[in-house]
Amino acid sequence: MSIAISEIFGPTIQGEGRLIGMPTVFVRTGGCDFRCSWCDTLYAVEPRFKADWRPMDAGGVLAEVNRLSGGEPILVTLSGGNPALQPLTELLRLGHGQGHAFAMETQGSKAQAWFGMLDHLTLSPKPPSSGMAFNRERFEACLAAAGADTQVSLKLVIADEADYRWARALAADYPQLPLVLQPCNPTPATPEQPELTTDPERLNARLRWLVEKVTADRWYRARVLPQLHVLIWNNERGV
Ligand SMILES: C[S@@+](CC[C@H](N)C(=O)[O-])C[C@H]1O[C@@H](n2cnc3c(N)ncnc32)[C@H](O)[C@@H]1O
Ligand SMILES: Nc1nc2[nH]cc(C(=O)O)c2c(=O)[nH]1
Ligand code: SF4
Ligand SMILES: [Mg+2]
Repeated sequence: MSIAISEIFGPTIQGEGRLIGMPTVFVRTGGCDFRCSWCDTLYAVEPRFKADWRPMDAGGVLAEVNRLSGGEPILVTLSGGNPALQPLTELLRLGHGQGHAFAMETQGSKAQAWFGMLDHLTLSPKPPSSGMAFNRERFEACLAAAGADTQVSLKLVIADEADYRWARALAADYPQLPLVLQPCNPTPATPEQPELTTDPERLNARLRWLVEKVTADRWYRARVLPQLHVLIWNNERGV
């Protein structure tokens, strides 16, 4: 069973969410069941880039992870596209055998039995500004598939007031999940304009706005975090 791979890169740091700052190698799969309006990785989403995605088996992916990590065990972060669309059981089994840990980023639209083999699962359901709909049944199937042995966290991207209200309501339904709020990058690079950068002042203003909302509302459970890799490298790819 082959895995559609868009890119494998690192080591870098996890720039987002509960594991922010952790050294990691990224394995980015190709193909997604969503098409978010502000997606920062459309080259791993849109079917027109299919020819750029390589079919690899688990052994081939791990050979590249090990080359990049210098042969040391490392945190491997699976992202995409939607990595939940891929057959990853063998990668997780073999990789764990080699001492690696595995985290995954997914929007919560498709559950797989192998979620229970992950060390960490970041669920990032999409707010109204994305143009995508939230499906509660599918999201809860992902939680159930992760089970008790996988650490699950919630990472919600916030672009505007409507997203913020949506996030408050959604998070209240899942009080057990660690919660990260991430401001939306309003001008991510696109396949047409890969060199597009975001004004750091603008990113900072979005972050400040979100911090002020959370503190004004005494929403003390929420952790507000920037995309650290965007602060460091702006919209560069492969970092
Ligand atoms: C590119 S997605 C890939 C994994 C999966 N499809 C998902 O959405 O969780 C990884 C993370 O980047 C976030 N993201 C994508 N575009 C963004 C943007 N313009 N600003 C902030 N976060 C963004 C997504 O919400 C998700 O949490
Ligand atoms: N450094 C870094 N951290 C990230 N966290 C989530 C990413 C993603 O694109 O899924 C990402 C990424 O592309 N780079
Ligand atoms: S679900 Fe993730 S990868 Fe897919 S379009 Fe949305 S942000 Fe991009
Ligand atoms: Mg990214």
